[in-house]
Amino acid sequence: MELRGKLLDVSGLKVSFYTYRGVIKALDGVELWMDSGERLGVVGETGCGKSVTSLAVMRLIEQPGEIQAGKVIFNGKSLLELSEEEMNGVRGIEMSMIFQEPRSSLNPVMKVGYQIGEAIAKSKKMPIKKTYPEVREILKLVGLDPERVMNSYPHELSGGMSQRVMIGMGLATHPKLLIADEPTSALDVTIQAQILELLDELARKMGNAVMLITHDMGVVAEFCDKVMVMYAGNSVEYASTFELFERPLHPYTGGLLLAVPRVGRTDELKAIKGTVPDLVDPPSGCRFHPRCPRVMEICKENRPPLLQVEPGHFVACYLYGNKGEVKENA
Ligand SMILES: Nc1ncnc2c1ncn2[C@@H]1O[C@H](COP(=O)(O)OP(=O)(O)OP(=O)(O)O)[C@@H](O)[C@H]1O
Ligand code: NI
Repeated sequence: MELRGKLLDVSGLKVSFYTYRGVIKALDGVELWMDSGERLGVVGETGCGKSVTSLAVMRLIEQPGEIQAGKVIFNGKSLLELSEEEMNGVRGIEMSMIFQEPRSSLNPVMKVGYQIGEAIAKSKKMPIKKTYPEVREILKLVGLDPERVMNSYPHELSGGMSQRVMIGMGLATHPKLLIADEPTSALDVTIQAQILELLDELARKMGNAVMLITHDMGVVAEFCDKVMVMYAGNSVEYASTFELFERPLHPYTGGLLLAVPRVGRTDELKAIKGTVPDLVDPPSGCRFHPRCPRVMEICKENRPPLLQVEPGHFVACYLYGNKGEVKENA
């Protein structure tokens, strides 16, 4: 199989949640790929499946959710086919993740130094006590005072300091991929910029790839090499950041960019009329068609596949050809 990304290649990823309201078809054929050391921005309105995609890649989808189809090839391994034990050797070691609420990802009753040590001990299979010199180094690396922070409990740290700890923990095992899900949106604006700068500096130094999930197109423009735009559980456009901002092809991306907020502002994108569809009963054909200013008949019937229309520029939209080849699957 030809891989589109040497580090990560996600194809046809489907995830559903079985709720009392019905089956939420959260991801319906997500496509995503990354090269080593690359920064990919994953963008789209709230509920489009950004977080579920990252959790599925880490195989952290829990009940009532289920991965139903798709392939995740990471670093030469087919993750959805690994045993839980094999996956444990990947998660938090070759691939780690940081979240919006750093404090809720830390254990409130354990000292910070111990928690970072635990992450290293797991990957190096050594006792936690032996990791402390390395823990100190990591804390210095993320701009914290090791002596003070080692022996602190998470509640003694500010939001920005906690996110620094999470980044340190995430990178402690020298993963090839760090997934950051809205890593700065719970922080003050000035702290946001510092945290992004830190991520930038460390990724450069350590050479790891970063998948950055964000609402903020300003952050994407500054930080990312490539961008994947998602809409209602589908990948709709992929290009280099420059190309995407310069020549957006999908009508949804056009709307997203019109709505570009000031850096740091993360409200809803108001420029696109209508609201995100109910994923229990999503629109037929292209899920964007009810909101699309350029909708055609075919868009209501068939789902456009994500196709390369210019070198390195992919779009799932019938405005760019391939009319009628792919039938909506039931
Ligand atoms: N545990 C769950 N139970 C039921 N539905 C879920 C669950 N987690 C996610 N979903 C649904 O999956 C869809 C995608 O959610 P996801 O959190 O990935 O969106 P998102 O793009 O990350 O949004 P946001 O920008 O708000 O973080 C949504 O419709 C959401 O309601
Ligand atoms: Ni999310």
